[in-house]
Amino acid sequence: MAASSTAIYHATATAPVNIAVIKYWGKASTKLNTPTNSSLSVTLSQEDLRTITTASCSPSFESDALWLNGAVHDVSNARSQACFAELRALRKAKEDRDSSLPPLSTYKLHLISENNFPTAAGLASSAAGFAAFVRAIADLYELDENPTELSRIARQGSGSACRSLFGGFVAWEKGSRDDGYDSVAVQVAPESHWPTIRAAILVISDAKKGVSSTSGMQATVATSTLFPNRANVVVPARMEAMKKAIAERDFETFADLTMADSNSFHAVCLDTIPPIFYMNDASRAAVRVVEEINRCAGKKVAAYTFDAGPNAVIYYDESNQNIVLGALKKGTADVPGWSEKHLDINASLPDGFNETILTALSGNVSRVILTGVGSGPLKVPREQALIDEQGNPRPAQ
Ligand SMILES: Nc1ncnc2c1ncn2[C@@H]1O[C@H](COP(=O)(O)OP(=O)(O)OP(=O)(O)O)[C@@H](O)[C@H]1O
Ligand SMILES: C[C@@](O)(CCOP(=O)(O)OP(=O)(O)O)CC(=O)O
Repeated sequence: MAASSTAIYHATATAPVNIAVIKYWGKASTKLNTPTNSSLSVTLSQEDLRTITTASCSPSFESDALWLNGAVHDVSNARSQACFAELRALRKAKEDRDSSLPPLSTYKLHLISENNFPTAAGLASSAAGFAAFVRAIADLYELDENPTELSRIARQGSGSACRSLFGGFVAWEKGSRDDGYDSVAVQVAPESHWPTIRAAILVISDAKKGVSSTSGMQATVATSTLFPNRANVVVPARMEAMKKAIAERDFETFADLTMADSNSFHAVCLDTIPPIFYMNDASRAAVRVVEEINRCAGKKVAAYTFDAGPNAVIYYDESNQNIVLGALKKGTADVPGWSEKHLDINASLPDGFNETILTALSGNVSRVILTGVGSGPLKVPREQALIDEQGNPRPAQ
């Protein structure tokens, strides 16, 4: 049956942010967007950070288009085009197998997307963004591919996006095939395996960063003499050790590896010519605060990690919430993010804490986001779609 020329098909999905504890930094192939090393991340709860995307298609749409946070966003770039092409090919194969299906693969796509956090501020917006992009179109097309198969597509949008197709603890295995086919994400453990992992994000700057991840990592691969050792020796060993720490819910080892890998990543950035600085004085103050919390606790109860920007992500286990959040609240009590949920956290420093360390942090944090490990992408009911009956964007409810 021919579809009416005004028929609008749509599906809506949300996708989470992930923050790596073993970092992806370096491309083996810029064309395929495959990495020089495997990486591993924690998926964060969508109650606090998420992208929501409605994918729609219709015979009446004239071109592919994306509205991001209410503004038209370019989709002519190779990354978005690669995702569109691969998803359409899968839908086309499905239509070829079943001629009763409407020919959605021939229609233009309209995507409407909203991030509930700053875009391009080192808060992994491209990860949640491309994961939601792929998941929503896969749902619209009723594709049967599993999240690992979809991660191969999301990877081409943005490398870290492949890990946002799953909840919990997720590895992106770099793969060995020349065509990138085995460079995909796999779940190392679901969120239910270690649900007490929490993350405190200190937003130090929500400005767009100076050097994009894409160009920064290419400069590192091209010029850093430290980099080959990181990619070929250090990270492969850390990947194994990190998987074991997660399997055993061994927070101290998880923390040691997380902090060491963040420092190694920022070290190769500094070793890049010209050097790339993502961390700033306030980031370094956050490192010192975490080190001081751990010293006072007599063990590793908190772990910092920094992506391609100054914001600190501090992982901790809920069992140590009072000592970790007590110190962080003492340093940032006046900033947004501490809600009624955290009234029971007493803003206090552990015994022996060197209070002068907090002064460099206070005043430099604009917002605190308190979250934890969470689920992978979720389907959103049709009535909450970000389009109206005519296919025009409308704000999230
Ligand atoms: N909801 C979305 N849908 C589609 N694309 C998105 C979405 N959100 C972000 N993006 C894409 O990701 C880009 C931002 O990615 P970029 O890598 O610069 O920053 P980031 O992801 O916040 O930081 P990083 O990945 O280094 O942690 C945006 O300009 C846009 O092209
Ligand atoms: C520092 C990182 O956050 C780098 C993320 O890089 P992107 O995934 O944004 O890079 P592209 O593949 O070029 O889009 C580390 C990580 O998430 O593993």
